[in-house]
Amino acid sequence: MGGIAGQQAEQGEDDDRGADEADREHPEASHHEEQHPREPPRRTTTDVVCTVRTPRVADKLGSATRRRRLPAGERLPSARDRGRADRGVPTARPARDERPAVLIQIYSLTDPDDVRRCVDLGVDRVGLAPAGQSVPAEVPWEQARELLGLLGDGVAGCALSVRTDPDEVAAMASALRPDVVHLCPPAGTLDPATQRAVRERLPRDTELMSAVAVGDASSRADALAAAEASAGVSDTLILDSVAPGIPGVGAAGIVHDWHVSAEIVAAVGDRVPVILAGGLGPANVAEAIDVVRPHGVDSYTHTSHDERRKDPDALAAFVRASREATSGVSSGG
Ligand SMILES: O=C(O)c1ccccc1N[C@@H]1O[C@H](COP(=O)(O)O)[C@@H](O)[C@H]1O
Repeated sequence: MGGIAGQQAEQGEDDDRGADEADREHPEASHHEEQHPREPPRRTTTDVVCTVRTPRVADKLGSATRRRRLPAGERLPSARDRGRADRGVPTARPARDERPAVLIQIYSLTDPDDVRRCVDLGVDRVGLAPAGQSVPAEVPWEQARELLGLLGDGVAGCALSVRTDPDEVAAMASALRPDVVHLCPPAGTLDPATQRAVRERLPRDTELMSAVAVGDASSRADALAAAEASAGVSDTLILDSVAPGIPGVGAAGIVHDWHVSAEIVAAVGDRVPVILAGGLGPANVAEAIDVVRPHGVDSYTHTSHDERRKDPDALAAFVRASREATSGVSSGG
């Protein structure tokens, strides 16, 4: 059983890994979208790692992405090098304090106080589950709109959908206007054509994030193929676990084989930001970042008190541990 109900044991490409910093800080000046409406932005600088396509999302992620700036002349570890390291091939492994900060995404918000807490903690993205999908922490659409309305400029709001009908997803997006639409239908049902059809129906400034189901080594090839297929279509990938009883990819409360996720990051991470999810909490997020080197981390079950409310201590500890994993600072206990 997945999610809270089934609380399982707690467990650029060198320089060009990001969008142009100037474009993010001055999105109105960006011409990438005009030239190539649905193609990745050209990447020209050494000091960012976040691929953000849209001005609205770029604005909301501004604080997070700015934290990723590296000193002039310093280079990010390439996705290829990360892959080599994870396969045991010797490579210069950056110290924690030389790594870019990870983006922090928290699910599944149902309560205004929890949303405010996330904002106060400096979480980069918060997510919720709009009603009508039979997932654990659903909120009526009106309430979802209100919760998203509490977010400040630096925090992006995500709304998930376990559906594959583009019209249905578009109707939700049009009603709630999240910054990010998170597609996480059952494993094996999200093909590139569906992602493309959804994208075409979304407002231009809405990011499309697609889930990739990751399990153990036996499904490694499927996971890699799914990630490759989605990398060319979606703006962001989220690598997530699957559990029985959840009608989609995610909310499983369990980790998957992080080495498979590390391979995916090494394979596509220079083309699309990859967020790691699945059973992450304060106790394991640092190790997950060490192994996988994701662009971002995501947590639901292990930062929650129950299905619908966050655990303030676990939430704060998750944020702290995620930051420390890339800052070289230890909490000392
Ligand atoms: O949050 C949900 O209700 C949900 C429902 C269906 C699919 C995905 C869902 N959430 C996503 O799954 C991750 C990981 O959850 P966990 O930490 O393993 O419990 C969650 O953060 C959302 O991104």
